[in-house]
Amino acid sequence: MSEPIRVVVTGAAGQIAYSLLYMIAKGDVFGPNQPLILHLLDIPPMMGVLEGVVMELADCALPLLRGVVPTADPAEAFKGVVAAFLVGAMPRKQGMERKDLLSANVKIFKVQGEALDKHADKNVKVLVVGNPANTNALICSRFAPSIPRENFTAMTRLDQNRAQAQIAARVNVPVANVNNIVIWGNHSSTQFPDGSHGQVKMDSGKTVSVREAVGDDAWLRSIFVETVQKRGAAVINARKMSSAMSAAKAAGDHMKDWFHGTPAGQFVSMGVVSDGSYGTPKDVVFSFPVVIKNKKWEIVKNLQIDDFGRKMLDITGKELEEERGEALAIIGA
Ligand SMILES: NC(=O)C1=CN([C@@H]2O[C@H](COP(=O)(O)OP(=O)(O)OC[C@H]3O[C@@H](n4cnc5c(N)ncnc54)[C@H](O)[C@@H]3O)[C@@H](O)[C@H]2O)C=CC1
Ligand SMILES: O=C([O-])CC(=O)C(=O)O
Repeated sequence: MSEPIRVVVTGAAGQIAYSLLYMIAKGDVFGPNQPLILHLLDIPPMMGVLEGVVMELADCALPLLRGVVPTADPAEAFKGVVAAFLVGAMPRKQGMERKDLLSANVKIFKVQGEALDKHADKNVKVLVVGNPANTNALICSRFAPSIPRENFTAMTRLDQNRAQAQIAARVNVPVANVNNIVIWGNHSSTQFPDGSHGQVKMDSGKTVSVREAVGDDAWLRSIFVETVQKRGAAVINARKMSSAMSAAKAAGDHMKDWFHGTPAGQFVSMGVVSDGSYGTPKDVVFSFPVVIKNKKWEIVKNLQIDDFGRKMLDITGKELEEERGEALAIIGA
């Protein structure tokens, strides 16, 4: 067994963390042979609740969990961590867009970028979940100049998982039979869930394109896209609270693939600092299809983008540029 690694989860007393901590601590993310020490950051008024979470983690009697550090101090929370799940932020309520959270949340990511810069391992892999995730990740990276920009990512894996589930239900196959669905752009209602590069393994054992399996391009461009774009809002309308179990699962999937790599021939979607690929704006955190090897992601190149796709990529890219401007104004940068 290897030495324990240090992993931080922020917003550790909140609802996503309540599912995520168990997944991480039982080995679902870093593997069954990787012991870990969990650093749990929340704000001072939540320390009582966090104490309860710490008690429950102990009561789970998880063999891989070698220590827990509950704290309200970012310096202590980020000390020596090799993986950071930045979940702690205000969630939206019914009727809000995620970008309405910018003014409440973006300052958190400035402070945490600074703390990561000073205290984290220089190879730390950062996943921003707190909304608006893409722009928060961009701001976080800007305030952590000693950590490579490619180490800052935003979560669009929940959108990818939702998209796979919609297609699997439509074609009537298990969800694991659907691959290579792309989420382009922002984790917002302008995102472009794109089935046109995907594959489905049919019950016959034959693998066909998503377009062939679905057999209805109009559905793929309308109902499918809108369902995924608005799924977060649909969950809030039903639960009166935002997605938590599925968000935790997606965060685990994202980090697991980052640490262990993507299977041959498959790609996943991650928000990463754009290099302008596919004619997208540079220097925004844009979700692209990526392949991962040796803990390094690379944008999948040369996928065909048709006129419909071009329009969708431009809309979501423009929104990210606007959010960047707003965020920089809020933090006075
Ligand atoms: N990217 C994605 O796909 C998704 C993102 N989200 C976002 O994740 C965030 C968290 O959601 P929930 O866990 O449901 O919210 P929650 O309100 O249950 O928990 C958030 C926790 O963060 C803590 N917190 C606030 N400021 C903090 C700070 N400066 N440092 C550390 N902790 C801090 C709060 O005290 C609270 O315990 C929200 O912004 C939500 O919109 C939610 C679902 C999916
Ligand atoms: O919709 C929200 O506000 C929470 C979230 O990001 C999601 O469920 O995708």
